[in-house]
Amino acid sequence: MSDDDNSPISAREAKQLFAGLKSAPALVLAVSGGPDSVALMWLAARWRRSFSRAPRLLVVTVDHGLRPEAAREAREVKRLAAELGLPHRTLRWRGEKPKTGLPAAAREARYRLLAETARKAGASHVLTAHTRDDQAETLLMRMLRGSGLAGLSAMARLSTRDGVVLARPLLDVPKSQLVATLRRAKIGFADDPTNRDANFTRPRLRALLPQLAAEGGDARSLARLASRLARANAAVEVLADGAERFLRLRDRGDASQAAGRSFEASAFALLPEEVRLRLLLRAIDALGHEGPAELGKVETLLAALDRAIAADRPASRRAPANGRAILKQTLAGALISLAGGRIHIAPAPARRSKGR
Ligand SMILES: Nc1ncnc2c1ncn2[C@@H]1O[C@H](COP(=O)(O)OP(=O)(O)OP(=O)(O)O)[C@@H](O)[C@H]1O
Repeated sequence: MSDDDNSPISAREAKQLFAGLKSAPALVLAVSGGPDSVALMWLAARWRRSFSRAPRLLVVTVDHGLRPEAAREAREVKRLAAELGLPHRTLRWRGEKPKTGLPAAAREARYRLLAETARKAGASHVLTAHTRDDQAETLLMRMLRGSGLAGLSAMARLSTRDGVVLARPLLDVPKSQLVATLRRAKIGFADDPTNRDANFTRPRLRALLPQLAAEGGDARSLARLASRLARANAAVEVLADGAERFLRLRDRGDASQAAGRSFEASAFALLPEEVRLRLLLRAIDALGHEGPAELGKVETLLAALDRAIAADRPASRRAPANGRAILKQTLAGALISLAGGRIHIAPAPARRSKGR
């Protein structure tokens, strides 16, 4: 990408941005009507026109039913899409709206609706218009929350959701270049006031960015930090894969895995802490029924397990499989226990209803 942050994106640059998508059957473009996603639509339409055979494009706007102007903005996107020769659909979020955590619930509903529509339309990808500035904000938000390495890797260029690839082709592009691209093309765009609403964390952090930039921490360097952390995170994931294989090999296939996963505690204890944590997280997320486990809670569980394994060593040498659990905890709908020198992770029994 050009070093000049205010230069419009050329057709050649756009070709590079969308390079990996040319052989997809169809792509859903997630377009809210704001400058970033309108630019995504305009760039994708121009890119599409330069080939005789290229993916079908379907523009989708989600109306969350939260702002009265949203319906008008969706119609505006439809009009612009029609000018570019692209089909457009508006999807409505109809479910119950929560009182707290509204942005997160809206985002969850949005991705669910987008993935559903892509599947039905035979599209392999959903494209969003996240920019380098969004990446920097995401990193900052997660730093302030004390996230682990996976969270600090921020957004991935490609990920999967409900069988559809979520692609962010503009993740290295500064927002200012997208605005410049639209100005050059004389295309208007909506201004979403919630982007500046100080009731939400992200706009408050966004307001801090110019001060950080003045200290050298601009979006470019924050996004670079996120991609370096993502690289380290990918390496640790490979180590965790290897550790899982190592533990399985030690079991020679004879460990009882009937209702979950089980690891030999003394072999588990030899692994680095970060790898032990990931193995627990993976097993709890796969077998629990209450959504992803919080990192802090898995850290507390691991500390308790480590203490129990250390305390159990002399006893387990005397009675290697006495079967009695010396630790038993539930977390995120999974039951974790230490018994007979092994760690077991299984789905937790359903909780008794409070009504009786
Ligand atoms: N109402 C919408 N309809 C369609 N696409 C949307 C809508 N809102 C957001 N998007 C897509 O998601 C991208 C990111 O939008 P935004 O930064 O507002 O999301 P967010 O709420 O911060 O959540 P996240 O960044 O996790 O997606 C947009 O560029 C656009 O591609």
